[in-house]
Amino acid sequence: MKIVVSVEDAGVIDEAVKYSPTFIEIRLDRMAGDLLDQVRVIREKTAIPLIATLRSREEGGRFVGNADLWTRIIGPITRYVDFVDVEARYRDHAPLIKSQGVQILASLHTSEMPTPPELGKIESMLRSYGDIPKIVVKPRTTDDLLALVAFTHQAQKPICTSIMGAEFRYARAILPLFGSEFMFCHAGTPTAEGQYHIQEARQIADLLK
Ligand SMILES: O=C1C[C@@](O)(C(=O)O)C[C@@H](O)[C@@H]1O
Repeated sequence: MKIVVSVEDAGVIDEAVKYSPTFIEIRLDRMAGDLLDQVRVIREKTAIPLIATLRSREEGGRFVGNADLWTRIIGPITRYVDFVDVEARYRDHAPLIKSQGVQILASLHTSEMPTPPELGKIESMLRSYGDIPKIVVKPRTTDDLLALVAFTHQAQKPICTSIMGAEFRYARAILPLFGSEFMFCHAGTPTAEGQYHIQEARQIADLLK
């Protein structure tokens, strides 16, 4: 099980790396000050692969600029990271990011629960510009969750699926067992409702090996 620890503060890196995350996601939209400098500090602290995420407000984050501002912020950061999370609204900038040797985590976050055919269309759209599609949805019933697990199991790999909200937070540990590439967690401050702390995530991953 690949663990992604999502951080908004370079100060938690030393604690986070104790639990051997596979990736560290830097949530640029939840940080203040000189973003490039903070990414550089994190890069100097660890060799663990980094994901840069500048999450739009429309998809649950705090970034409110347009695509041009998004790419002006992300551009200088690509040299320090291994992946960039690119929402469909920013997809036009994906080729330039890839040309800089960075992989694309093509993401979509919705507070709805798409049907299986809709999930397939979303997956195809994300794969059209990204290396790994990431689909985050909000199941409302156990049947919704079972449909997401089945979709994940049957989908082309790699793929990342996850859920929003606390009601089905246990799905964060289950979806990777059926093929989801990552389990997102936090290192003290959740960047999304329902995340487990990385210490818990490591325990879960080790117990479910
Ligand atoms: O897309 C995701 C998943 C996530 O929203 C979660 O639910 O853990 C956390 C985000 O930081 C990350 O970019």
